[in-house]
Amino acid sequence: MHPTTITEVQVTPVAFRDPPLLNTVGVHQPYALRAIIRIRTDGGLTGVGETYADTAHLTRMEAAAEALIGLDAFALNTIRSVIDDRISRLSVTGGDGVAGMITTASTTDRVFSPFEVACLDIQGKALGRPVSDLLGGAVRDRVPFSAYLFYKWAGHPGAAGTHPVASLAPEDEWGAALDPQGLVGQARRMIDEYGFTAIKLKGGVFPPDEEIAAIKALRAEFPDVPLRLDPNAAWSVDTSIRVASELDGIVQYLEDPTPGLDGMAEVSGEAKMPLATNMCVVAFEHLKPAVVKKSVSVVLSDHHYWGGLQRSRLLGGICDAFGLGLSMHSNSHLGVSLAAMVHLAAATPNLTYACDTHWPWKSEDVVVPGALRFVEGAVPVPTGPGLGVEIDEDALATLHQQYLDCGIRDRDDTGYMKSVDPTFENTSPRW
Ligand SMILES: O=C([O-])[C@@H](O)[C@@H](O)[C@H](O)[C@@H](O)C(=O)[O-]
Ligand SMILES: [Mg+2]
Repeated sequence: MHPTTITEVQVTPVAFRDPPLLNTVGVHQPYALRAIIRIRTDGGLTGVGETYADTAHLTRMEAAAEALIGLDAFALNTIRSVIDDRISRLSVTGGDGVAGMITTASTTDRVFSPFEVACLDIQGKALGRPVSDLLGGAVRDRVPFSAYLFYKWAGHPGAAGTHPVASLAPEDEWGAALDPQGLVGQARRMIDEYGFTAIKLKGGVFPPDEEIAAIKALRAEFPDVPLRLDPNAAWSVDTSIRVASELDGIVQYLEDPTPGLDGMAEVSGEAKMPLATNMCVVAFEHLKPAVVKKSVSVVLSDHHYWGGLQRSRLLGGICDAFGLGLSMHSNSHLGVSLAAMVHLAAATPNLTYACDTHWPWKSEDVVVPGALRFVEGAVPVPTGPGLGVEIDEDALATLHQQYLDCGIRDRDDTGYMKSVDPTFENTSPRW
């Protein structure tokens, strides 16, 4: 077998074009940021990982990267504790909002995750086995994803403040979706192109009655497709209970209607459908109170903040033990993350919901095209050694240059929204 001692670790921030997708805290900036991690070993193997690229997170990643030289890519427990120790000695603060609205995830788990994925890629390459084999083996050969719909403007408004009316923005290839009809058209296109068999709508953008109307329009157009609505805690407990009763029998689950474990427990006691979360259960310490309070029935895993693929499998086991369902969360991401998500989902028996992905919104990538594809709404699980994706060096260099040039250093949906609409306030719950 190849020697697997780590000799070099590179952290490369990249920026890729992102459409103006609306959510309850604001709107996506013109570029989404990610960092690509590459670990090289003395045996000549390279492993890749992908994570957020906000400033504080990058500082922690750089410090962690230095600490890994000389460690064995199979020694994941040691690597995690070395990272934990290294970042605990940094004075950097912030970066807790890297995943959007997820602010209480474990810093160590977030920093460790992409290094763990890169090490698993190396391990798979050293053994000649896919990453899913290192996670217990694939229990499915294709991983279904959902069509992730967003309310959106026609295009980015250009220089900040120059287009206070966002509909004046130059149109991107998706165009505007600001009402039920726009969302139905968006869903139709996404389903035609990718074959998705489930739909998630990012809500919390318009008053709840408008979003109820949108879900009902989607139900009328797609009578057999499971639907989900996620307002990212934009509603009070009372509003959530009202919406839940309006959408009874229509949505598969309601995701984060209201903030906090207690509020979710109150809604859960009244709502007929399961409640899901990627906001009030985002770290291992949240699981016990969530179970005791009966706050949620479904947890959305996400290896980027649950500490990598092996710890996400641990999350799956805990959910199984306590009778919680398991789904998968997504942020704007590139092909390395999709590969990791697919291997994890393939090797997690109780991950029974179609996973979230922002994939259709992305028009640029760092991986050589072709390794990952959607067939009837699902990605066939790569069977070659490691993750099964390769970095396109030219594309990586281009997107790194774009990062250097674009001027965005932290995700700030609220700040960008305020630059277009100075009256915008980020409040939760809003309705
Ligand atoms: O990309 C977005 O705007 C999403 O709202 C994202 O930030 C969320 O973290 C996520 O997709 C969710 O399910 O809450
Ligand atoms: Mg969510």
